[in-house]
Amino acid sequence: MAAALQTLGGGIGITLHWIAFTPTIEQQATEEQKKKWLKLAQDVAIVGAYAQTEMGHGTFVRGLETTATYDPSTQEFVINSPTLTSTKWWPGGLGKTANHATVMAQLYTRGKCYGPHNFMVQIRSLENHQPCPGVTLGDIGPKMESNGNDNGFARFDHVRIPRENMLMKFARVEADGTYVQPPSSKLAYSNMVYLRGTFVMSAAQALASATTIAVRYSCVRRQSEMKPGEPEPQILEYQTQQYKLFPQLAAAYAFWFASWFMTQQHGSITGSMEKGDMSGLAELHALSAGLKSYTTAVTARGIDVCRMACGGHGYSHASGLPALFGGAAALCTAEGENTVMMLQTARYLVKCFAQSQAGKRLTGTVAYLSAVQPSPVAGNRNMSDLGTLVAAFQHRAARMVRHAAMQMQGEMQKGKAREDAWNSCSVLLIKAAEAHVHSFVVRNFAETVQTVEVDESVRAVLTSLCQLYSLYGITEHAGDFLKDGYLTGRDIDAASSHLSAMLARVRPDAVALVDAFDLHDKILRSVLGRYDGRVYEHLYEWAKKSPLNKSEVHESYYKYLQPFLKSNRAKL
Ligand SMILES: CC/C=C\C/C=C\C/C=C\C/C=C\C/C=C\CCCC(=O)SCCNC(=O)CCNC(=O)[C@H](O)C(C)(C)COP(=O)(O)OP(=O)(O)OC[C@H]1O[C@@H](n2cnc3c(N)ncnc32)[C@H](O)[C@@H]1OP(=O)(O)O
Ligand SMILES: Cc1cc2nc3c(=O)[nH]c(=O)nc-3n(C[C@H](O)[C@H](O)[C@H](O)COP(=O)(O)OP(=O)(O)OC[C@H]3O[C@@H](n4cnc5c(N)ncnc54)[C@H](O)[C@@H]3O)c2cc1C
Repeated sequence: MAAALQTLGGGIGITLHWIAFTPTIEQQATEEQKKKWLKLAQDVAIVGAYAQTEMGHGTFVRGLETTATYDPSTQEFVINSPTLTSTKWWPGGLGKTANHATVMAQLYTRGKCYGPHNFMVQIRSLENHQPCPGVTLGDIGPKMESNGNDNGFARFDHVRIPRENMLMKFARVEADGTYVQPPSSKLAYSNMVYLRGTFVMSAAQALASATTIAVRYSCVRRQSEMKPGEPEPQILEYQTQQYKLFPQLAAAYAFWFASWFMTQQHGSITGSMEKGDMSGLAELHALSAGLKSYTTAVTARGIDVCRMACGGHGYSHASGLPALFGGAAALCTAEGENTVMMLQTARYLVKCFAQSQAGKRLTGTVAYLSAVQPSPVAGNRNMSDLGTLVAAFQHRAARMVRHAAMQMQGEMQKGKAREDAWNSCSVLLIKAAEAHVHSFVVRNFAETVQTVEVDESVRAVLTSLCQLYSLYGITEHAGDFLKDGYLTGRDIDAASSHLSAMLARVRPDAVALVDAFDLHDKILRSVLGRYDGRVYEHLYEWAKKSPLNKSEVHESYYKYLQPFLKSNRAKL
């Protein structure tokens, strides 16, 4: 993944060729079509973009305006951008790098629209890289981060492509224009489900990078006096520094393990789908959407916590943290904006809750929804026991899902249309879905540390990290657990004091835990996070290389400052 994110140099980028364009061929092309394009893509004999989002639509795929109209007389599709807002906008590599694109367009045949489908379109000449006839291309301009990637725009003026360029593994258009339905209209979205799943690992890697930088730097940096007259301590000795960094470190491990589960689930469910069993698709979509939304949001916030924990040097690009934050922030929007994705998970949860109310036994990641007792059983719980912590998170999620679903039912009983009831409960629904994903991450973390094949001393450290992650979640969301009395104030106090103990417990292993991510300096690209800890010498060397230091007196002095100073002095 890191290699794929490596751009080929400023101004061009083939990240999306690897993580979106090529997988779309793998997942949506027929065997015949794979023979034609897959090896070319894998050997980078062609470079592709995944062109779905438009200037006017990103989230609402069914609202995309680009059209692909079938012409049976020539057996071609005519790709067209009918409006300004239909201009493809954002796809990575589309501006200057790619010579092909999978274009998501509304399919029209025999005068009827069949919704969004993927089409292979050559956009630049393989001879001179000029745009193909009818294709207008360009870069969308500077962004918050990742300016090495040429996120671009594309317009199509009645560009003709052969019928065979429609990716036809699922849906098909016959030579005479007959449309053949796919097993599910959502299979055209399969690449998005796959990519969302990979974002969980991207988030884990990003948070692992940020915590590696911040923990290592917090062992190098000495500041202030903990006791008068004593030497300045490592800033990692301050409990507040541990409280900032260790929950992020624990989250990095939690998300890393969650991405293992996501990858395994994606493989097994898509394997079943290859055999025609679509039953797992809804769960896969809900899990990938929720995990993508949750892990990328926590990661972006967590990276900024790490940046702030490194003081002024954290704000310098020398730390690598601003770039990491910018990249992680992109993950919150790309591949399905986080709010919309979490609402997709909420939609699945409401559906499952209704099924459970109707007596159906739930399975998979929602099984707990039917198993959790509504009546709280207050009492002195053992807040250091992982089983107790997992049960608390599942009770919280089940209660919040039930509450949101019942609120919605209540709104509809008052006469509101389902869609209006949904919208007026959508904040509750989002919080319930977040609680659901949080409970999954905790359960998966606990199950992984209890079963992963490691030395018992390592298991002990991972168990402490899992307790720390869970206790941090309970104390940060205490109200959710107290609301129905499932946890008492005494339980929350116990959780807080146990969390403090876990901070101290993890401290001796903190550097080993970040070293275990095995992120090379070349990947970290951070002076603060250097493996050898030689921060200050390299910070000075880094600064000296700043372009502003090429001359002792910068040309701006002669152009602006000197005349300005002169005129001010003349007035004295
Ligand atoms: C180490 C790394 C560190 C930092 C990062 C470093 C660098 C990174 C920097 C820059 C790079 C950043 C990003 C680059 C990487 C990737 C680029 C991203 C590429 C893209 O963004 S591609 C475009 C992505 N676009 C989207 O995701 C669009 C989102 N919208 C949708 O998916 C859909 O419109 C929708 C799901 C929101 C709604 O679809 P719909 O309207 O058709 O469906 P409904 O809501 O009406 O639901 C109906 C029904 O269908 C079910 N459903 C919906 N979707 C799916 C699906 N995909 N699979 C299965 N089922 C689906 C839904 O559940 C409903 O079912 P029900 O039974 O009726 O309830
Ligand atoms: C770095 C980067 C790389 C990208 N790469 C690609 C790429 O390679 N290919 C590609 O096709 N696209 C790409 N995109 C585009 C990306 O997929 C879209 O930006 C994303 O899908 C969001 O759509 P949008 O930008 O239109 O925002 P909108 O959908 O307009 O959302 C704007 C706001 O409206 C809210 N909103 C929208 N719908 C709802 C709803 N139903 N309920 C509640 N709130 C809602 C959202 O929560 C959001 O806050 C990239 C984007 C970025 C930032």
